[in-house]
Amino acid sequence: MTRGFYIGRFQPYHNGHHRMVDRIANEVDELVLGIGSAGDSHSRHDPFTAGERIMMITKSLVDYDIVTYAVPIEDLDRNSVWASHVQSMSPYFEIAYSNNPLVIRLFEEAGVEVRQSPMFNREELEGTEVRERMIEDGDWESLVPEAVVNVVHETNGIERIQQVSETDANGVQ
Ligand SMILES: Nc1ncnc2c1ncn2[C@@H]1O[C@H](COP(=O)(O)OP(=O)(O)OP(=O)(O)O)[C@@H](O)[C@H]1O
Ligand SMILES: NC(=O)c1ccc[n+]([C@@H]2O[C@H](COP(=O)(O)O)[C@@H](O)[C@H]2O)c1
Repeated sequence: MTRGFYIGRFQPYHNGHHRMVDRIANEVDELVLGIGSAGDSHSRHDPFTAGERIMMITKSLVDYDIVTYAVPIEDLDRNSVWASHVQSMSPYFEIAYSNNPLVIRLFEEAGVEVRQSPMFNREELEGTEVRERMIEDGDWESLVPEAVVNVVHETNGIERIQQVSETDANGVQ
């Protein structure tokens, strides 16, 4: 039995993440999705709460054969102990999956095996691009699983990201 761990901010969970999960699912029996920066929400960079991101991931992965868990992970001021913070919050895992250089470094220093994946269609499949399209009323729906479209609508996510991205009367965001 092998359990993997894949961390991201998932703001929102998009088709690039989904393709990465697809790939990981061939290599492990169970997968923990770490919801990074779990305490952040209601901003242009991090619009969705940890709970909303749990809904996006759980509903997108409902038909998967492998067992998945979504675990919120809050940020720490101290990178040197972050890997053990993650391990203290997650079911035990043997392999960490990430393409983020800092995450890779911190897990490797903690003695955890790390695997990377290719970036899929990165011109479009990037959280920043999805959020910009949400703000500008563009086509963001084609970049995320259908379950994510439903969660964003259910939680009035478009109205929220557009409102928190406005500048105030003094031009401050
Ligand atoms: N299109 C993609 N293909 C493969 N991996 C991806 C893709 N997009 C993101 N990832 C990886 O998924 C993990 C989590 O990414 P993250 O949640 O930061 O998404 P992002 O698209 O990079 O978002 P943002 O633009 O908000 O920083 C990282 O390891 C990242 O490299
Ligand atoms: N010291 C810390 O709290 C620390 C260190 C490395 C990564 N992280 C988090 O892990 C996640 C990594 O995900 P991304 O690859 O999506 O950036 C982010 O939420 C990031 O804040 C936190």
